[in-house]
Amino acid sequence: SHAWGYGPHDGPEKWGESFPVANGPRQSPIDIVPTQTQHDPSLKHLKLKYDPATAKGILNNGHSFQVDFTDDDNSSTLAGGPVTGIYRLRQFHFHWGSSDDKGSEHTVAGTKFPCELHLVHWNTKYPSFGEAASKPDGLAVVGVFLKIGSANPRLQKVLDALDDIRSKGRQTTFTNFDPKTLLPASLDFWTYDGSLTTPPLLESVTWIVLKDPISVSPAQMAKFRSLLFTPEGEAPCCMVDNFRPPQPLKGRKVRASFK
Ligand SMILES: Oc1ccc(S)c(O)c1
Ligand SMILES: [Zn+2]
Repeated sequence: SHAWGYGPHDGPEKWGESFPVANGPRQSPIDIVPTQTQHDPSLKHLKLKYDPATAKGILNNGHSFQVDFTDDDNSSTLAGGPVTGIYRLRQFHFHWGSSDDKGSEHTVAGTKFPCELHLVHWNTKYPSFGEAASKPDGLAVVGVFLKIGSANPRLQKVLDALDDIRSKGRQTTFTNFDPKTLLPASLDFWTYDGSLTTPPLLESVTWIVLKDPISVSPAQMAKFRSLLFTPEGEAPCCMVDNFRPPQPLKGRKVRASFK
């Protein structure tokens, strides 16, 4: 089995043994260096249309927790920005640290944030998420940084659900939620071609990383860290530091939608 994790024996430094694409040409995350990005005036604005009724459930998958959406029609979609066509929202999840000085996957000129949100969308030119996930233009993931500041009321519904999914494999219903409420005021973004940041590390992601963070308080970060990597009945291991470090750029260009 491809059991992987974030520890010393199964973490990012070991993933290449089971997933050789870990050393591929378009791996994620990366360090975004603003002075080395290029403004591309041909980039369209990001068009996000989310229907709260498509929110379905929330699951602890043993690596993170994710909120899943029904994706059998175009009720919740992403278009514009760097992509062609329509991409459907599948799920969102987070990556975070054991302390406020780390946790994000992308970094900005070396700066780490305590947490990073990923909203995962798949290209409707393919019949399903599974099919799309193996295609070079199959997925579009919007990344949002979370920065320590005042408590963010938009996060509260998600954080309050975590008590019901503390252990790996736990899930519960999660309905009537609009992920647009988790986005910053500005949709200015950086974009580059990359991959999933977790195994199978598929090189199918058009990354759209928002420039502006949203806020999260230290107490709210503590709630993320109350989750467990482990299932009920096993010695509990806190779900923290579930982030992959930045990977080599290998000649890729990072474009900016803003000046
Ligand atoms: O389906 C997924 C897309 C992107 C990322 S970073 C995942 O962890 C899963
Ligand atoms: Zn992710």
